[in-house]
Amino acid sequence: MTSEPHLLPEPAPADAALHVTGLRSGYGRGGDIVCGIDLAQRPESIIAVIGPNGSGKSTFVKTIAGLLPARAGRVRVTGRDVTGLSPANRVAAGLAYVPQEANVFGTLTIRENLKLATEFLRGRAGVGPEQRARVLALFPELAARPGTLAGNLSGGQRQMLAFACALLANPEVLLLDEPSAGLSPKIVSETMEAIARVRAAGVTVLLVEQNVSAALRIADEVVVLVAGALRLRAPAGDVKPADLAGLFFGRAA
Ligand SMILES: Nc1ncnc2c1ncn2[C@@H]1O[C@H](COP(=O)(O)OP(=O)(O)OP(=O)(O)O)[C@@H](O)[C@H]1O
Repeated sequence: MTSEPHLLPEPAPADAALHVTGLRSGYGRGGDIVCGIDLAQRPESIIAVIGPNGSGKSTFVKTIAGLLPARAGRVRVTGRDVTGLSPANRVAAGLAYVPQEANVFGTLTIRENLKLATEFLRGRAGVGPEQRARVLALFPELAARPGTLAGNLSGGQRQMLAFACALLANPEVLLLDEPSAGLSPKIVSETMEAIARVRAAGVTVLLVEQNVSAALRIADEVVVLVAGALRLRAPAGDVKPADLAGLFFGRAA
């Protein structure tokens, strides 16, 4: 990262696809893991959320997705406050989430996984055969073998299927939690290319990644999360992985 990263202006709240304000969350009676995060994301961009192990990246996206209640703060999607909604209703409001693990059903085929993903989408506009065709056009490998069991797919193909299932909801915002985890370098590249195609199709992507280099290749902006707080927001082109260690481990940016 340059010493003085050129900061992009944040989108005005009314223009943000995803707008998080004062977000706090944690587990049970424990202290806050997410410690008051503000983030406004412009539409059709990729923001990579990076940071050291245990800094709260997964907890942050789980809270946005509604899997963990917010202790304070608000989450808005294209201007609509979704903070009080269940995870399923957030999907209907345009917010889709792909967890790090167990994100497809291994004993079902590609076709069955895609069908199941649409079962709970009644009420969401733009969901149907046209959206299914648009999504499969993004992932030709899946379209070519609908009868294959998801459990027989490679790790990268399984991630593509998980993305496809989430995209069937025609989301405005897609939350991805470490899609590169456990994948070989070649497959990581293919997975990142797929995420870039998703952005090109008009979707806003919040990408949690441990693989900083891979995330930087496709992200528009990067935010660094340390101990539950955002420590830096910068254009991806201004951030060099080698310079992040100091920030990750406590030195001021
Ligand atoms: N279900 C849970 N119950 C209690 N504490 C949890 C739970 N999940 C995570 N934590 C704790 O919350 C903190 C943040 O974890 P989180 O998984 O959000 O971090 P992370 O930045 O995504 O880490 P990593 O990069 O290793 O995936 C850690 O101290 C972790 O032990």
